[in-house]
Amino acid sequence: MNEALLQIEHLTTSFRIADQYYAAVDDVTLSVRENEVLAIVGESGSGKSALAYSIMGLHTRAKTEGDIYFNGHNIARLSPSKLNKLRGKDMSMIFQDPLSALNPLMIVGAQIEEVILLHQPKLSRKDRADKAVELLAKVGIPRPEHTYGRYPHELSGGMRQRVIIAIAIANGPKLLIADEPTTALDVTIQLQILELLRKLKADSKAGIVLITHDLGVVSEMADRVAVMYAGQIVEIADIYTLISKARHPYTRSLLQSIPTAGETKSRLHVIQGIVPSLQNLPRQGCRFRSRIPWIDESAHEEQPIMHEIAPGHWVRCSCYKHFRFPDSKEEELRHVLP
Ligand SMILES: Nc1ncnc2c1ncn2[C@@H]1O[C@H](COP(=O)(O)OP(=O)(O)OP(=O)(O)O)[C@@H](O)[C@H]1O
Repeated sequence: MNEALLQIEHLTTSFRIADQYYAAVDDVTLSVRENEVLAIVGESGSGKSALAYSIMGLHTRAKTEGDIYFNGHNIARLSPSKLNKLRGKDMSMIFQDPLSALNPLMIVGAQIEEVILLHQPKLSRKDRADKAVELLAKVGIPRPEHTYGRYPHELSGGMRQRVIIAIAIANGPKLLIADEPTTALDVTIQLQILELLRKLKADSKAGIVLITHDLGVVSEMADRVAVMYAGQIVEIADIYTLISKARHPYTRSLLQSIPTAGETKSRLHVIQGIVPSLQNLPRQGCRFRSRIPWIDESAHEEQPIMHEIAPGHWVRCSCYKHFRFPDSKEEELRHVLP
């Protein structure tokens, strides 16, 4: 097993709301190795993007605590200028919405060149342009010389996302953070983009943090999965274990909520309620307990910790030992409805 490329230790990111700080990422510890895709999965509001932005040091107003070791160096303590040297070179990010991540007033070739110039200032103008075209070809854009001179609005969503990926890989990063890279795209294009990411990983051996709410994407792409709920990691395992032997009630509920072709689930499970807002998040006890009210309160730990139940398979709170799906819709709703 190779050493971690990225090691996050006790990372907490808090936002200020009405004079108080609330943690959106709460004591997260994770690692990513080179040539590995770590998927971070969870519902909207669970803190995935806040975590991604913290790794990249992109929060401007949040309070961030904890350590982020990248290639052995603690980048959580780097000055903004040193962090800038790293971003776009050794680590880069692919954003969810390609249209807002691109400058509408610049041709895409110039946008790729901009990031090359920033980190490889010695390249000649011609070499930079050649490299931009080469990158467009590498991300699967047909007629790259032609696309070089196009504005973002002249390209389809899928092509724009390829341009974003070309920008992200322009300086050969060791770590890529992809925040919902396919959410804004239609299904066939999604698959093409995932295939591209897979190919890029195989070529470069980069580590990838893939943020998604889509378990289908996870099963296509991930080597390991961290499941996030209400700011905390609640389960981590390799992809095979997570899909076949998930234990945390939240992970099991997520898996039970997706229809699978060729498999009859006795009943699809709808997770009642939503992730609580930051101010309303219970900070004591198991954060998922209010969404599985048919499970006895005594099943939860007072201060849930992560348990390693098999090598590399971690689960938060001992409630997993007592979890079952409700026997009937009536039982579920009896507890949920007032
Ligand atoms: N700048 C901010 N100020 C205050 N609260 C914020 C800020 N950014 C995010 N939050 C809150 O932090 C929590 C986590 O949000 P985050 O966007 O990280 O979730 P997410 O899992 O990425 O969701 P999505 O998939 O919808 O992007 C949410 O409750 C959100 O409202």
